[in-house]
Amino acid sequence: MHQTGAAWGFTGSTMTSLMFFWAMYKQFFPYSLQVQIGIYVCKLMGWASNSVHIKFNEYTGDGLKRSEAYISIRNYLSSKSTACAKRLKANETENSKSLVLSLDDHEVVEDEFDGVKVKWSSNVSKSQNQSNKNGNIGRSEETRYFTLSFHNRHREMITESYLKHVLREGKKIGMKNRERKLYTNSSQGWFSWREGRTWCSVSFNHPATFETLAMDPKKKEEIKKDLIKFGKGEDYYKKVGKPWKRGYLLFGPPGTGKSTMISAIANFLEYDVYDLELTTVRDNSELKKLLLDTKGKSIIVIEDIDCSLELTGQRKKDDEDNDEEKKKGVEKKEKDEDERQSKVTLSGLLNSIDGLWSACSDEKIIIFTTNYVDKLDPALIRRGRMDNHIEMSYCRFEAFKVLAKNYLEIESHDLYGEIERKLEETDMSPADVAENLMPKSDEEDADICLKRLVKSLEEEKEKARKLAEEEEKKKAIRDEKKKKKKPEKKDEEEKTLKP
Ligand SMILES: Nc1ncnc2c1ncn2[C@@H]1O[C@H](COP(=O)(O)OP(=O)(O)OP(=O)(O)O)[C@@H](O)[C@H]1O
Ligand SMILES: [Mg+2]
Repeated sequence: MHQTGAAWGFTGSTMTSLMFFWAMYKQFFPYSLQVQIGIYVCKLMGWASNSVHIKFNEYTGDGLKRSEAYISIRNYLSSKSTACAKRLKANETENSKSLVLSLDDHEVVEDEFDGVKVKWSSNVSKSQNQSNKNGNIGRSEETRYFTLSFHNRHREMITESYLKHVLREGKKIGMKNRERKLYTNSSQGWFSWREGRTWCSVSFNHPATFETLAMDPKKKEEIKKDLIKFGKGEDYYKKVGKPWKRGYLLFGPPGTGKSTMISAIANFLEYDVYDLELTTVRDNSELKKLLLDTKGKSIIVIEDIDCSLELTGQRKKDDEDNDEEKKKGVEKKEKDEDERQSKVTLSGLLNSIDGLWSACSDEKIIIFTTNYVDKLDPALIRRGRMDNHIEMSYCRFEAFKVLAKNYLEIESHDLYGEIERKLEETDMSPADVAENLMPKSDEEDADICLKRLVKSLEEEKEKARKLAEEEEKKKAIRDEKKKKKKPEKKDEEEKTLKP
């Protein structure tokens, strides 16, 4: 030790004194004070050097709103500091699905970007407040901020590229950590509408994934590829001058997995879901407001779009009834006002979607589902609005194999051959197949469930055969009636032609 000290030009007694002061300093000053002293020493050294410091406050200028930049930096530094910082802070943040670890107060972490080293420090300063919001006089308030320090020669690169990188990455981490939400407008009453509230939300925890979704594997892969391309498409959409949006139309008979597919897409892309219940939307302008009040990285869903638009027709009928009541002199002022505003038209829907498309650049997917694709107005589902049309069909063998794996944890069975044949002959929805495959008690094994499915398929086939027979009979009767009518008509025509 003496030798090392001598090499630096210290005498033995100087070294001993320094060590003594260091020991006293460590013993008598609490850790936070040591850090503060360290920061001031660094500041003093910084004045003498070429360091640049940028401060990022936790709250924006008016002190009321949390700074987005601060949150993004905190997220970014959490990814750096969990690996190297000694002191971390665990935050139970609102809207976050798990604990968020971040740099503790007075900690410093280094980062490197394009070969340039920078330092981040997490600071807190205390100010004595005369009186705060709760009326507590003289209570101190803490103000947190991050300081970024770097050499002056990198000023341009840091301010132009590095900071953008930090904010972008931090935002991404924040999105990944957030608790995903299912928003709905359906439970809203007149009062919440008056108050200007649009969406209510609950956490979104649907377990569906593409792995558990039963459908043709090729089709599934195509959809996944399409979604991946969309999710990574920010630059592409900018380049071609299109808003970063995509429309999907899911159509098919009941129970074929349209709603399940929406949850699988949301889980795959880690998006929020906005379930838009058109029947509770009062008018076109409210619809527009709802759509514009959606955040990025989300799916806007309108289920059973054909029924929603039919219901608008029903409402019109209600209005007409109300008019008659008015004529009779019945006073229902409030109800009438309510009813008058309950109109969403097809053109209103089209305008709102187009408005959404052109309003902002956030990534959004809009999905319509329907059981009757032929009923929909072509304008609603044309490419550009609904870019990808996906048919969800009855359960065939490939889809069955996925369900058998999900529900019974088997990949083959002696009955598979028979089931494959029967599924080709009979139209059964994946929901019905799944119901047959689900064990109803602990005693039921794969064998029992598969036999139940075979029986159910046979019954379904018999039902379909009888239905076809009845249809055939009805058709024969109709044809017979037509034949009988035709000669009568002919006779009449002949009579009129005769002079
Ligand atoms: N393709 C599928 N893969 C996996 N499970 C499915 C599939 N289709 C249906 N199911 C099962 O059946 C249930 C009903 O399916 P889902 O609600 O997705 O059907 P849908 O097509 O939306 O029906 P509807 O047209 O009546 O709204 C789901 O909860 C799921 O368990
Ligand atoms: Mg559905």
